[in-house]
Formats: sequence, structure tokens, C-alpha cells
Amino acid sequence: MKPKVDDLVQTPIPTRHGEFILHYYSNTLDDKEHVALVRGKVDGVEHVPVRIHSECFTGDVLGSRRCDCGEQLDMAMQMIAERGAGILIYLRQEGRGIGLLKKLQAYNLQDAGLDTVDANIHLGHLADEREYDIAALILESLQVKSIELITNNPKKIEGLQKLGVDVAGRIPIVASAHNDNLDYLKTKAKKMAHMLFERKKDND
Ligand SMILES: Nc1nc2c(ncn2[C@@H]2O[C@H](COP(=O)(O)OP(=O)(O)OP(=O)(O)O)[C@@H](O)[C@H]2O)c(=O)[nH]1
Ligand SMILES: [Zn+2]
Repeated sequence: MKPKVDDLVQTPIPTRHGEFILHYYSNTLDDKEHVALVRGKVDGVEHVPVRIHSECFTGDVLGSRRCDCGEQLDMAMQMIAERGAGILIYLRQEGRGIGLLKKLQAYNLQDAGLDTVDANIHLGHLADEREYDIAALILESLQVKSIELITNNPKKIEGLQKLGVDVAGRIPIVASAHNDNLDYLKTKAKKMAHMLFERKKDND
């Protein structure tokens, strides 16, 4: 049977970037509570700006400076607000899919000298275990025609395209680098092909 999502509740959420409609989804693939924040008209629309943000408790909630997640979350909401329409899908796949416990263990390994990729591998995981099936189903449910993905991660674009999402463009989202996250960002650029440290605005 084809996996599916159900849009169970929609409710307005006022934020410092203005009001979004929060959609709560149940799904047949996992037991997590995935949500989408929607601004403006997106159904039947092409080139909708979309951020697919993977949960990062430490970065998103606590403002941890080990990673760029918290800043990217805020930047993405601001970008969507500035464009007048768009979607932020918040996927509950903490720690690139390995969960909070393993991510915290990976942090300690990183403090002992491993980088963010090798720490995952040392714990018996892949560098990135995320899936985008639920995001693709949410976009289908919102009847979006094509998207401009807000990301620096080429694997995310490929993953969505394989699932049949029309990714018509990319909007870069580069957070600030500082002492606490510089090695982490460099590893993402070098080992995970993230398009960081480039200054061009592009559509690739
Ligand atoms: N396992 C692990 N997960 C991490 C680490 N730092 C951040 N994360 C998780 O990584 C996810 C975010 O992925 P990133 O690789 O930062 O970025 P991305 O979403 O792939 O790419 P962008 O769309 O460009 O932001 C979140 O789920 C975080 O919890 C880490 O050191 N180890
Ligand atoms: Zn993070």
C-alpha cells in the first residue's frame, strides 16, 4: 500500500515572522509528529519556497552553537515571510536520523577528535540516515506544483527528486560561521558536499 499522510489539524501560529498556518500530520511510515508551517497560497503554485528542516533539539530549542540548525530555522521562516508564501516542513528526524541519544554520544566523540561523519560511523550508523518520503507526501497533500528548496545540501535535492518532487531551483541558506561551529561546517562542506563557503546566488 502506498504510504500516506493525513492533515489532521490546521491552526494559526503567530510568530515574530508573522502568522503561519501550522498543519499537523499523521502518517503511515512512523509514529512521529511531523508538521508544516504554511504561509500564503501554495496549492497549484510553482516555484514555492520550501524549507525541509530536520529536528535538532539542541540547535532549534536550546540555541546550541555546535551546529547551524537554530539559525537556519529562523532564517528560513524569515525568507518565507519576505517572499509572502512558502512552506517550512519540520521533520522529526533528530540527529540526521540517529536520534538524540546517539547524537549526544556523537558530540562527545567529536570532542575527543572525530568529525561529525566519523562519529556517526563509530556509533554504527551512516553519516546521514534521513528519509524524505514524508516531506514528499506533505508537499503532495498541499498540492504544490514545484518547489525552490531552501538548502545547501545536494543530497536533499536528489532525495526529493527521486520521490517525484519537482525541485525547480535552490535557495542557499548559509548561517554564520564562528569558533564553535567552524570545524563542523567545514566537514559538512568537505565530506557531505554541502554548498557552504560559496558566495554565488544560484539556481543549481
Ligand atoms: N548525528 C549528528 N547529527 C547532527 C549533528 N549536528 C547536527 N545534526 C543533525 O543534523 C540535522 C540537520 O542536518 P544538517 O546536515 O545540519 O543540514 P541539512 O538539513 O542536511 O542541510 P541544509 O538543508 O543545508 O540545512 C538535524 O537533524 C540535526 O539534529 C552531528 O554532529 N551529528
Ligand atoms: Zn543542529
